[in-house]
Amino acid sequence: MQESKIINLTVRDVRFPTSLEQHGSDAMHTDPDYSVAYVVIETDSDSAVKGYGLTFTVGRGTEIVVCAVKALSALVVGKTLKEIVSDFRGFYRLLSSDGQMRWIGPEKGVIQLAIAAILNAVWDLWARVEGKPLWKLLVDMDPAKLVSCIDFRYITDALTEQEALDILVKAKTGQKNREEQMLKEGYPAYTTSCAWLGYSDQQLTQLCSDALAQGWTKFKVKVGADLQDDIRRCSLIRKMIGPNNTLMIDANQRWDVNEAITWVTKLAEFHPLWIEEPTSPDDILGHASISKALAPLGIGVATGEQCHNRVMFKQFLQASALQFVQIDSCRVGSVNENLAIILMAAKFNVPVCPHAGGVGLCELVQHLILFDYISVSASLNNRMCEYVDHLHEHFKSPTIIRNAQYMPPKDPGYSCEMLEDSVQKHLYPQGEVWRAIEQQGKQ
Ligand SMILES: C[C@H](O)[C@@H](O)CC(=O)C(=O)O
Ligand SMILES: [Mg+2]
Repeated sequence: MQESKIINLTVRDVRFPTSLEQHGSDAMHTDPDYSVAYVVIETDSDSAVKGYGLTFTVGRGTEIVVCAVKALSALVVGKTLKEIVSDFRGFYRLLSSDGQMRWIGPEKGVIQLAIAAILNAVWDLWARVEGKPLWKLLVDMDPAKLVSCIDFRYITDALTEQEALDILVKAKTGQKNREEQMLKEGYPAYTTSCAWLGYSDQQLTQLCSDALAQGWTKFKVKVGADLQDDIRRCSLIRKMIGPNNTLMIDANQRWDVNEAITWVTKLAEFHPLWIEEPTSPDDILGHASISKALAPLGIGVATGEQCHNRVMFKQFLQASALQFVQIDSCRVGSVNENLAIILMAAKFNVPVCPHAGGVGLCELVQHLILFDYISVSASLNNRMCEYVDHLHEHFKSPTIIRNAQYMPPKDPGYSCEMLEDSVQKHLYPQGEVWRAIEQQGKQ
C-alpha cells in the first residue's frame, strides 16, 4: 500500500466557539475559539485509505494557516507514500526549505503550523497503512530509520546523528516491559481544565472537587493578569488539593523578565512545580535568568507550546533556560521535528512534559509521549502529559483517560481524524454552529 499515490489534499477551517464559556482562556488569550486547519489526504489506493492531519489555532487566523497549507500542497500531491517515507528527512526539507516559500518562515510561524498539519496527515497515513497506532509505529521502528526522519541541520552542535542513534539503541533495553506497563497503567497526566483564567472561583472550586473525586493529582492554574487574583486562586486550589498534590502555574507570556521573577516569587508560598511561559517565548536568555532566579525557590521554568522549532529548543537546553520541555504536536514540524526535540531533551536530561491545551492536541501528543517513555527516556520522573477535557467528542478515536492516566490508543493512525458531521457543523463561517451564532448576534 506504500505504493499508493497521494492524489488530493484538502484543508478546512474548523472552529469551536469555546470563548463563549471561557474554556481555554489565559492571560494573553482571553477569548480563544479552539480551531484547527484540518487536512485530509486522499490516495489512489484500492482500500481508499486516507491520512488525516491538523494544526491548532485559536480562532481568527485559521484562514491564514489554511492558505499556507494550500500553497504547500503542490509539493505533496503526486508523491507516493513510499517516496516520502523512504526519504522522510528529504521530504521534511522539501516542505521547510522550498526556495521561495522559506522566506515567509523559515521553520516558524504560520508556515511551520501548515507544515505540521500536512506532515501530521502523512504520519497518520503511514501508521494506518502499517495498521498501527502512531506510537507503536515509532516504538517498533528501527532506530536508524527513526533517525533518518530527522533533519539535523542546525542542531549537530548539540546532538549528532550518531548520538541520537546511541540514545535510541541504549533505550532498547527494557522497552518491551515499558510498553506492557503503558498498556496496563497508561501515562501520567495533569489537568488544566479546572482553572482557565476566565473561570469564576465557584466554577474553579466545583471543577477541582470533581477532578479530585476522579483521581486527578496534578493541576495547572492560569495566572498573570492580576496578582491579587492569582494569590486568591492559587490559595483556593492549593487548599483543595492539599500539600502533596502537584500544582503548576502558567502565565502564557504575560510578563517582562524581572516582573516574572517578582510575581512568581510572590506565588512561591503555593509551591508550584513550574512557571510556564513566564515571558516572550522567543527570549531564551530571559528564560535563563528566570530559571536561575527561581531555582532556589524550587520552581522550574516550562516552555515550548509556542517555541518555533528544534533550533530554539536546542538553545533553551544549551542555556539551561528551561527545566521542562513542552513539546507540541502541532507547533513544530510534526513528528519529524518532535523526534529531534525529544532526543535533545534526553541528551540534556531534561524531562519532556507535552503541551496539550487545545482541540486535538491531547489526541496527537499522547502518541509522542508514549514513544518518549518507551523508546527514549525510560523514565517517568517529573514527567506528565497535559490533559484538557474539551472537544474530544468530535474525534473518531478520542483520548481515553483512566485514573488520571492516558491509556495508549489502539486504533491505527495518529488519532487526528474528526467526525465528518462535527467538521461540517463547525466549518467557519458557513457551518450551522457559526451561522446560528451570527444570527443571535443580529438579534
Ligand atoms: C489558549 C490556550 O488555551 C492556552 O492557554 C493553552 C495553554 O497555555 C496550556 O494548555 O498550557
Ligand atoms: Mg501553556
